[in-house]
Amino acid sequence: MSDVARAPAAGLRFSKMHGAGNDFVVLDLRGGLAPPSAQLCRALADRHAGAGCDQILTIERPRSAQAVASYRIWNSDGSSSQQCGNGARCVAAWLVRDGAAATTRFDLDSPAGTHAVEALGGGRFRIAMGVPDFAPQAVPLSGFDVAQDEYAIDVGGLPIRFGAVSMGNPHVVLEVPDAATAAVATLGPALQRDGVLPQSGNIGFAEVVSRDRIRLRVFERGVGETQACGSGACAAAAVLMRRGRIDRDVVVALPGGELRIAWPDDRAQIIMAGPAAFVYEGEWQS
Ligand SMILES: N[C@H](CCC[C@H](N)C(=O)O)C(=O)O
Repeated sequence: MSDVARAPAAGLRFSKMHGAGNDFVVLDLRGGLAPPSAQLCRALADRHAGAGCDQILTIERPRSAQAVASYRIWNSDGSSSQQCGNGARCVAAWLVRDGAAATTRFDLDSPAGTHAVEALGGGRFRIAMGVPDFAPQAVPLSGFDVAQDEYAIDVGGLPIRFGAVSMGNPHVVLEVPDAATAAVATLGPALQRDGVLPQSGNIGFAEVVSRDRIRLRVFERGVGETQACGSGACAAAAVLMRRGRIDRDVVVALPGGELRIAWPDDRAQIIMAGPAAFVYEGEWQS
């Protein structure tokens, strides 16, 4: 087999999937196709002239000895990310249907590390999403050297208090009294553009409903507000659990569906469980 990867051409086959309404175009690159260019990502993601999606996920050969495959993530604007929780569940479902993951438990490699996967049946998957990293240098946050439970900055003259954590990708979490009326569309992009986030970030707006339930909306990096954000659900839960605001096993209710997040203690991996669904199979004509 030629080791010169062939650029994707017309006829590229893809799967359309979603995880709690966060939707994806899934490309199988294990046969040697080159990763999609930023231009092709934008074309595939276009909701009028393309298939329409929040992210493009590529399924590739494993990077670690124990994984059955690896995946990479591109946002609809063509930027890449190190993690995608809803995408991980969809890749897991895709591999089980493909027969590449014959068992109910297997490992998957993401750019952020290796993840234990458990197929729960009924289209639901549990994924070990790694240990949340609160170090400002990991998020990254600029202007802060020591991890804080709550940071305070001014954004456009507005005092903002937030938590920040890396899930492999950058997350900022604001606790709000009512997620439904939170200023997601204005404060989300304003925070992404602020110098405190040198690599931008996924901005979560979390409402504590009870000790075992939060409502969350996320203005995602490279996309805007999505119906759900799996790594964002982990980030919001981790920030609020560390503050003692919620218990260590919660339901995160997002506009597109619910995820279950458990984080037994600060040194453990955070565990996300939720749905993954196939929508249709397509062939790219452009
Ligand atoms: N927009 C994110 C990647 C996708 C994350 C999200 N869809 C998830 O389910 O975790 C970023 O640029 O870091």
